[in-house]
Amino acid sequence: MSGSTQHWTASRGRALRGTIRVPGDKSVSHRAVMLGALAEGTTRITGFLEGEDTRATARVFEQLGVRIETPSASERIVHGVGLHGLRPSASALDCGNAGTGMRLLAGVLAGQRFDSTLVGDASLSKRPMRRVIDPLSRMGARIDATGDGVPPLHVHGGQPLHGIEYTLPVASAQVKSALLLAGLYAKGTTRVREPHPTRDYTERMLQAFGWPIRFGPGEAELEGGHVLRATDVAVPADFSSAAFFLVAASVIPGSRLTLERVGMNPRRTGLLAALRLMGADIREENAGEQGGEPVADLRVSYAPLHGAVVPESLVPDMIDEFPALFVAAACATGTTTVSGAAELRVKESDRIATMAAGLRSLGVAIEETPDGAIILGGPLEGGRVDSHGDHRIAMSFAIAAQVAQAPVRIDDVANVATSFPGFVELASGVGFGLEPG
Ligand SMILES: O=C(O)C1=C[C@@H](OP(=O)(O)O)[C@@H](O)[C@H](O)C1
Ligand SMILES: C=C(OP(=O)(O)O)C(=O)O
Repeated sequence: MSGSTQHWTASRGRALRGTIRVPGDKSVSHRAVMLGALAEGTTRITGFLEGEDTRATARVFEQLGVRIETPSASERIVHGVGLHGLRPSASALDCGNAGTGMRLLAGVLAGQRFDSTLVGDASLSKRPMRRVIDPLSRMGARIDATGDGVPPLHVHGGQPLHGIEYTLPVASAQVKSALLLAGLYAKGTTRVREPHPTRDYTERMLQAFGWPIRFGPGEAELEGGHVLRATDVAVPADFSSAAFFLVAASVIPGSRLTLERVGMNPRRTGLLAALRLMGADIREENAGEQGGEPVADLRVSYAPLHGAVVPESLVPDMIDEFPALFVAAACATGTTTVSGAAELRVKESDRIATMAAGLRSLGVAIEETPDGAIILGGPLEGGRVDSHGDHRIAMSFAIAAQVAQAPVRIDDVANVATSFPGFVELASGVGFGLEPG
């Protein structure tokens, strides 16, 4: 799916205006399919993200014997098979580009009676898996990876699991979730602690599916041996997709944009706090709830930004938003400092290096550090940047191009479909200058 041949030409458009709804939340969509598949009964998912990542997860469960219907776009009916009803797949399970898919599946598959092999695309095949293999092994799982601890993963079935107490060395909702999902199959209590609280969708959704679980910021614990009961899931709009428009409207003079019904889980909205520190004008309206998650309409208006020191405490709450934040920093007056974000180096690309290279080629002064960057805002030139197949990098440079002095060619953009299908159309519709090819 990594289409190095695909590129965009992005250039100054007009002030962004309008009201839009971005696609469904990726984290919630992955988990809704997983828990729906393992539940007793039928789960209806609405607002499902029609992205390559989440479709890959649905396909994997179909390979494992789960019937999933698509009555309409963004809707899925998952016919749950119960905790012990999955069937072995003769072929490898392809998670595509999705770290979330693979790491959470490792937890689910560790509890099965049969063996499975998890594979991914070129980018996923470079991402670290020891972070799930090590703690799952302590629970009794047997998982083989390549020598470097990267995919493919061979997950051995028939291994009795037992609960453990585990403190994560890095803040990762994926690792936490893998352990909790394995914990469904484990004897005794699985208790996970985090160095900084991360998104708690797995915990919230397990509770919604009727599994007894105790959790609070930075900790979660559950016992094996219960039952998941199907429940409908209404997926809110993805804050991480909304983020591109929050930054774009903040930096393009004259913009005024409303993003409807955006998921506002506090473990996701760190970018709001960071942008406000930089002087952004973003208002929350019509606060409500959807599928057990807080949602709000976000009204963002252009405002001149100034540099800031991004507090390290915000990092886990905006982990996927740094590429967009780097663009905001490049458009701001003065210096922005990011630290405590070494995890960015093991995402779909090394996001610190990829953003630094791209911004430099647009004339921005940026200094990389091991765990962040120091970015000096200033005028952006046109040029050519390489996304390295990373969806969030591609979309971030589409924003940068809106304020650049000449067009920007953005290479290797096909993976935008992993998290944000329809981005080009939606962005062009509100004023972006953005064209495929
Ligand atoms: O649990 C999840 O759904 C996710 C957790 C984060 O990854 P880490 O757990 O590696 O920080 C995030 O980057 C990813 O996009 C989605
Ligand atoms: C890091 C991301 O996703 P994943 O880890 O699921 O590939 C992301 O979407 O930015």
